[in-house]
Amino acid sequence: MASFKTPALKTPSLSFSSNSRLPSAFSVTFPDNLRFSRSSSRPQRRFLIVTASSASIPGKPTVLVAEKLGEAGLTLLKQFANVDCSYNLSPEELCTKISLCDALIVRSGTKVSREVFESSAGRLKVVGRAGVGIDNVDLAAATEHGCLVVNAPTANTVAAAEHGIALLAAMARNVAQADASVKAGKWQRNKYVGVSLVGKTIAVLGFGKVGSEVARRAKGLGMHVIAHDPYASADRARAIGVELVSFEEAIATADFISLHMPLTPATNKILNDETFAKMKKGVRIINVARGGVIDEEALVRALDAGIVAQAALDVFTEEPPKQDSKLVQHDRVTVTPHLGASTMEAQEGVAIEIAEAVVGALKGELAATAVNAPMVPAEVLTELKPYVELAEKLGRLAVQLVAGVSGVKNVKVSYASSRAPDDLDTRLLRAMITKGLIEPISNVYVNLVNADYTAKQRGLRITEERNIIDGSSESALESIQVQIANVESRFASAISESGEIKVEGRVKDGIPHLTKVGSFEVDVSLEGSIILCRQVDQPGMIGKVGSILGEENVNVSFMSVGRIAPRKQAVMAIGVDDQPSKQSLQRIGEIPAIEEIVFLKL
Ligand SMILES: NC(=O)C1=CN([C@@H]2O[C@H](COP(=O)(O)OP(=O)(O)OC[C@H]3O[C@@H](n4cnc5c(N)ncnc54)[C@H](O)[C@@H]3O)[C@@H](O)[C@H]2O)C=CC1
Ligand SMILES: O=C(O)C(=O)COP(=O)(O)O
Repeated sequence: MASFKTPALKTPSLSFSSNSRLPSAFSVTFPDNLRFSRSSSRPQRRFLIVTASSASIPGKPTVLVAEKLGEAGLTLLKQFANVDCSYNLSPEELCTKISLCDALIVRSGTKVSREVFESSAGRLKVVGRAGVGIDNVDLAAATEHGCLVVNAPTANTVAAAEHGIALLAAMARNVAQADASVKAGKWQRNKYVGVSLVGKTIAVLGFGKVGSEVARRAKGLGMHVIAHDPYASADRARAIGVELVSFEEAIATADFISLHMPLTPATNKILNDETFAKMKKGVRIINVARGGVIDEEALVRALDAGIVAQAALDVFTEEPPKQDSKLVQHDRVTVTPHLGASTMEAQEGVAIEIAEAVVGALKGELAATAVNAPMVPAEVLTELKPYVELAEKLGRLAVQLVAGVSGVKNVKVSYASSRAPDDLDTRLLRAMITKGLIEPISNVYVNLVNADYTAKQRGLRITEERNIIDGSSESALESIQVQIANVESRFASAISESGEIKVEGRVKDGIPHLTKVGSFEVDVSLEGSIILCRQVDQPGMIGKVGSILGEENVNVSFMSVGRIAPRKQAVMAIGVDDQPSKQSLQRIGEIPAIEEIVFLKL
């Protein structure tokens, strides 16, 4: 294989080539905009994700704040974006406004429905949920539209736990009912005799951030604390003196049940007629999680039947609940209007947490609190960074080589690495190959959030294979190969002996290179665009092609010739900075030794 660089080689650039058909909006901007967001102020493990870039958006991005947000968060947002605070929008008003916004910030009071994403027509890049629960955001629709959803998972934990404890104590001592009674001019000391907490068993259902803080505080009140959470660590529970038990045991033995799980299909109406029937008579229920985890009608029945002595509820299936709701009006039920996160401190904290996440995402930083994108640990990301561009470009090249009518269905990606398969996390690379494969042939915009979903939607089956090779395991990858099966090619030489379109590349000095086309070895830097010619190897070919391009002022950055044997068939790969005219490509194709030619845009 012969290969040389022309003197006019342009400065290597790692910038992402933007898609001109679509706003670069939510491009997974690799790798120029790939930055690392690490907040030392937050103690827990941070995962980093590639998110949006606003690099090519003219002017400042616009952030719609649809619910009240703490001042500190607004100040942060205003330093970077135009901030539109419009509260109490109707669903129709939200849909109208959203097409002018790059980001949307909500709390639990705004439904971010599929219609919102559809109405945004691709402009909305980030939805920030200023709090924990994202059940008011249609995550599937966000993912399909390539919109990142971030939340603020930590700043309101203590507030929610404190509210749970406030409800527990208020319920046990009838504080709300007694208060209303005194204000109504009564003095009913016998009516409002409460129950004590000390020595009682409380079952915490959902031993996550809030649940464990509630458990800690309940222990401080002298309660016996048990918890049920199929995904929680028994060690963490043991560390704060809590026993993890089965759901059945938790509900059968508890005097108080405090709910702290997310609303999911599995937790939906987890407390229902059947489960209430298994509870200890006289149990008391606290819910600061989500209304939907309780079958509210069943709870009324359980209250009336005396199974449940009292309930204290901050959250409801429908918010606000109907004024004549039997549950809300029940005299043994204490209610608050979803106040769990509503402390001054929590709201300031949440506002800062979400503003940082949204601004970071708009800047193209790596979001740590993304809800709908695969998490890629920081260390993996750092390592794979140079291969990210290679992966996308190989996908782009491979798909542009396809011809015929059979359609791209099966793509095989092989990673050659000296590392053990478990040591190579390829999710990011697969997403980028998918992006490269799909974007040149569709108007779908692919990013890390929606790559797998989009591939599946299009019936694209991407299989991955790791080939372990000898060598130093210092670099994560030696090469990436992309093969498209069962298709014809616009460039017959791109079909390998086994019948697939095959392109292979590797990273050299930080720059992605194409190193194989079909069975031909080439070596061309993947910058600008590429012309591939199959020719009968003979002297003077490089000069002839070079001069045709030169006449049109097309700058050649790289040339290489891969051949089977001297003076036999060869593939010449030419890197060009500019797009040659059709006429020039035709003239090159008419050089007698040239058998086929294809121009590939990177
Ligand atoms: N009322 C309010 O204003 C607030 C409500 N919340 C709600 O509190 C809940 C908990 O929030 P965090 O503790 O921050 O979330 P988290 O994610 O830290 O904890 C949730 C826990 O529930 C567990 N879980 C999931 N499915 C379960 C099941 N079927 N059975 C038992 N456990 C299950 C998970 O393993 C996890 O440990 C969420 O629903 C959140 O939306 C949070 C903050 C304020
Ligand atoms: O963070 C949560 O999950 C909450 O429920 C808090 O909701 P809010 O932000 O107060 O509307």
